[in-house]
Amino acid sequence: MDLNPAMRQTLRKPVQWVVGLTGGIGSGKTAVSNRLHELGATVIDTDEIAHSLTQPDGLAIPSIRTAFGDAAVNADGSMNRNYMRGLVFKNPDQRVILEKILHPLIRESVQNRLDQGAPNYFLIVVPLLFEKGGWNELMDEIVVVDCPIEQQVRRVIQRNNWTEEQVLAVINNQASRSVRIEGADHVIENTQGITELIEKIDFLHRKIIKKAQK
Ligand SMILES: CC(C)(COP(=O)(O)OP(=O)(O)OC[C@H]1O[C@@H](n2cnc3c(N)ncnc32)[C@H](O)[C@@H]1O)[C@@H](O)C(=O)NCCC(=O)NCCS
Ligand SMILES: Nc1ncnc2c1ncn2[C@@H]1O[C@H](COP(=O)(O)OP(=O)(O)OP(=O)(O)O)[C@@H](O)[C@H]1O
Repeated sequence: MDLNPAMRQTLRKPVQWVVGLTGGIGSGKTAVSNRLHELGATVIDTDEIAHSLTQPDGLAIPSIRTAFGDAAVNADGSMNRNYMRGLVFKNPDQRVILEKILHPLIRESVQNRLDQGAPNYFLIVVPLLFEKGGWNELMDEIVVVDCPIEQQVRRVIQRNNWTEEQVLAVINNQASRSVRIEGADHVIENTQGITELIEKIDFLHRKIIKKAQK
């Protein structure tokens, strides 16, 4: 599924411990990364970077306009996310074009942040860790947050007010749960409430810290 050779540009591994966090849409990546941030992880979130690259006058906007036309850019100069979502999750060819614009810029930003160092360990949130090449090599360990597809769908409908069809369109463009679980060093099952999730994350953090301090 590695369709973007630019993603294979090598990222320089820092001296600090690096944890990769991935999971399908709505699985709970942000919930996990927010808690690990509170506990002291230095979080680099590739979704957040992608958002900042597509804000008004974001670095990616000129290329997005050239590739997808004026309809892809709002009047304020930000990417039109509704338009692009409708386009790319129905048309893998278009998704690849958008990824070819954004992914090299995302990697450059990740490298800049890695170069700034971290007091404890890095947590890099990469939704497409198993779909795209070049991330595995950077990670000392990989954490997958997982729940059944029905739960992903319910959570995203509630959070984003999307239809079931919209959520499934994204899921169909992502790796399967089994592919992610096979590649994981730790799986956080996020099937219960937030309290249970926090307990699991706190336990995981203590394990990570022990390895990061060796
Ligand atoms: C398609 C876009 C415009 C939709 O925007 P929207 O605001 O609806 O979603 P948002 O950016 O918040 O992403 C939400 C989730 O969608 C999934 N997702 C995003 N991009 C992709 C993709 N290229 N392939 C599969 N799933 C994706 C991820 O689970 C992500 O966490 C946007 O996701 C985008 O610009 N995607 C390309 C950048 C990318 O690949 N990001 C992932 C970082 S590795
Ligand atoms: N254990 C849980 N109990 C209740 N709600 C949860 C739980 N875990 C996550 N949620 C909620 O589900 C939604 C999806 O979680 P979150 O945003 O963390 O997922 P994500 O993997 O980051 O999603 P995306 O791929 O879209 O960025 C959020 O509204 C979050 O508050």
